[in-house]
Amino acid sequence: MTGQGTIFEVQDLAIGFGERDDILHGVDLTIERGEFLTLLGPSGCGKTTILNLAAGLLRPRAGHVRFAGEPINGVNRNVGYMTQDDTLLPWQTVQANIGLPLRMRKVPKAEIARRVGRYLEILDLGHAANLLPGQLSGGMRRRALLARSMIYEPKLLLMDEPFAALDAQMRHQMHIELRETVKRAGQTVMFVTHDITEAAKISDRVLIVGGGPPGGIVAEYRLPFGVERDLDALRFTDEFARVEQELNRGLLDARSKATADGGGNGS
Ligand SMILES: Nc1ncnc2c1ncn2[C@@H]1O[C@H](COP(=O)(O)OP(=O)(O)OP(=O)(O)O)[C@@H](O)[C@H]1O
Repeated sequence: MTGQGTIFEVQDLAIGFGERDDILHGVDLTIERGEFLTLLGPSGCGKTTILNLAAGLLRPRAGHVRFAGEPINGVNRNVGYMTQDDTLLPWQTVQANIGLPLRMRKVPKAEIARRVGRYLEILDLGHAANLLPGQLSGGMRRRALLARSMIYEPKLLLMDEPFAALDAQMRHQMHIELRETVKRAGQTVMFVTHDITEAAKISDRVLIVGGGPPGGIVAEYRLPFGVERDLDALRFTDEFARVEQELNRGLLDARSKATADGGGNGS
């Protein structure tokens, strides 16, 4: 039975592709409303597959996948999905790009203008409202994509290595903005990465995926940092270094289990 606070739930999941064996097997996972959950694991272990299940783009071979207590049948319109890809429309201004999900949902024009204005302000893009994506820096484009993913306030935001292409400084800035923005909005996030430091900075809870194929959730870490975090200071503390070490151990265990089982995915 789904708890009142649970928004997404996977029970005893098995999934694979075509004639191939399962890539994930026996996966149990829940996300509570308002939680920032990160799936951390080596390349090819099945992290994106879990996001695609939440988005209703894939069906499991076995097990249950539920959103707000209901089975997911078909595309899940309650989720926002931000990938590594730059999917801004190059011929539309920043504000038109950000408003796109609202226009598609036939939201009245005045309401669109109000919400676009709010997100331009939150993500510090007001000065760029009338620019085209080609006139923006990489970090500004990521912020515009983040605004577009959040503007219709999806109940669950799926993020698949959204900052992988940014340089270290810009990525750090995005971590600060993402956490502040989603916590202010009470947004629930399922985030995918193979970057330990990124996972340690932004998450409330981290699940290590791996140990396959078929893989699963091999470890869980509830991070000891509060909801309000000063990421500029936190990343240089001993406590942060300890968390990074723990996550690193978890990842190494997942890889050695994969090797011992004859699996492994070459990353
Ligand atoms: N549509 C598909 N058809 C066939 N195989 C697929 C499909 N999608 C994923 N796979 C395979 O399933 C496995 C898991 O892929 P997935 O993209 O979920 O991994 P990942 O952990 O997100 O990897 P990465 O970190 O490299 O993005 C891989 O071996 C991949 O080749």
